Amino acid sequence: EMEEDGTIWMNGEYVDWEDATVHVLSHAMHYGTGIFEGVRAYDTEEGTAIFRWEEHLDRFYNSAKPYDMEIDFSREELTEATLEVIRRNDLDSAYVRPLAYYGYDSLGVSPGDCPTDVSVAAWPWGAYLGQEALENGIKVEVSSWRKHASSQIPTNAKTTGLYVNSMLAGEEARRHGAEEAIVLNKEGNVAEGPGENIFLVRDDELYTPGLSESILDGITRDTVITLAEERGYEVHDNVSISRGELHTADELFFSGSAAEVTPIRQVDNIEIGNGGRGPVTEELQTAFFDLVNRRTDDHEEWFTYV
Ligand SMILES: Cc1[nH+]cc(COP(=O)(O)O)c(CN[C@@H](CCC(=O)O)C(=O)O)c1O
Repeated sequence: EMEEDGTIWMNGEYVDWEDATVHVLSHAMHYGTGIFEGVRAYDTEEGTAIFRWEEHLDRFYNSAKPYDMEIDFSREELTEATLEVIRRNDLDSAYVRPLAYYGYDSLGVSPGDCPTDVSVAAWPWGAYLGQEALENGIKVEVSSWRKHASSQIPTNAKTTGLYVNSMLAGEEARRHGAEEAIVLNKEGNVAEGPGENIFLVRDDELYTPGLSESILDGITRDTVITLAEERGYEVHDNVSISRGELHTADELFFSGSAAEVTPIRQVDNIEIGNGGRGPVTEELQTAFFDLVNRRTDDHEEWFTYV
């Protein structure tokens, strides 16, 4: 349920929640031509801090490139806007949603003279798949819908239109009693979740699909790889994972800004490993939450304090 109040930044102005509206004939409303970020700010022991803001901002500008979107705001302007939105909404922790999209001018597939409108909103968002999911893991199902191929659309750009595929896959899984989907790519190998990257643990080594598997270049994926390697784990981060390897894995988990580190306990009604949160998953999940809550002083460069 969204909070119906607060302040949103739109194209350089701070507007009230109910005034943050767009024209129904905006290009992105018809053609999915938006790009966005999903970022968390944590209520750390050192105060509220946005996690890996610089990397999210890098990806935000990069996601606009394939669509010739001109984001007319600098890094400094978007950073100040984001910090200010968090402050004005009195948020100790927050989920932050920057968005850029082709707005209102003319309709037709070509954006023509449609402006690139930019907004930043923030709101409280707890555990993406529920607190219980973080502790006990979730049931997932491999979707009958395949992920877009990176040859069809730049899957490394966080494009709003891509999430129709994510919705189809996730809703199919939930209709079948699972909590989330795993999506295979065109080749039939494991890509990721609808809104998460995926990791497999086998014999105490970690595996995660490479960027050529039509996945989003996840920032939490990168964080988990770093944390795992710092703890001496071998991480294979450019592999193809077949569907069968999911069922025989010792452990599986999702990573994402919203999902954080969510264990997977069942795939296609087949129990994974110990049937709950695996030991390596728990170790990395604990390391992740210690890091983002600043219970360690590692990676201070990953924190932008509000
Ligand atoms: C397809 C996809 N793959 C991987 C990830 C993980 O990327 P990263 O956040 O950089 O670790 C996300 C983030 N999904 C965002 C949107 C979720 C939503 O429901 O909307 C998020 O986690 O904020 C994806 O959407």
